[in-house]
Amino acid sequence: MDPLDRLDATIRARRDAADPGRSYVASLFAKGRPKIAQKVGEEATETVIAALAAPETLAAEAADLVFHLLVLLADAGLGLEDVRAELARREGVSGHDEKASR
Ligand SMILES: N=c1c2ncn([C@@H]3O[C@H](COP(=O)(O)OP(=O)(O)OP(=O)(O)O)[C@@H](O)[C@H]3O)c2ncn1[C@@H]1O[C@H](COP(=O)(O)O)[C@@H](O)[C@H]1O
Repeated sequence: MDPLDRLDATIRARRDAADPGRSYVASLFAKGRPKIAQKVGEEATETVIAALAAPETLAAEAADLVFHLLVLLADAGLGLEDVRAELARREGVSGHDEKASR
């Protein structure tokens, strides 16, 4: 299995049955969606700063961002398959027309 799919599955398993005292992911779910969304915003900012000021850290910051984004998706009952389906839907749609196709 691809590491991203494995992480997505782990996150959803933590959501459904894990102790917030033992699992960082479970602790995020316990704090709720506003906190998870805040973390995504912070990690997005750190990713932008890395791209502009410290590109050697960009992959690590992007990993933090993707990780927290997967937690946010899982909290909303979504997963990578939903993002893949949306990206697949956009294939063949011109970037100029994509907004109109939503
Ligand atoms: N990929 C990650 C991952 N990336 C980052 N982090 C954690 O994300 C946190 C982010 O650090 P910050 O300093 O921004 O946050 P903080 O100050 O600790 O927390 P806040 O007070 O801001 O909420 C750190 O505690 C990191 O350890 C991760 N924690 C877990 N995973 C994966 O998730 C799996 C399940 O983790 P657990 O739920 O902890 O078992 C692990 O096996 C990993 O594969």
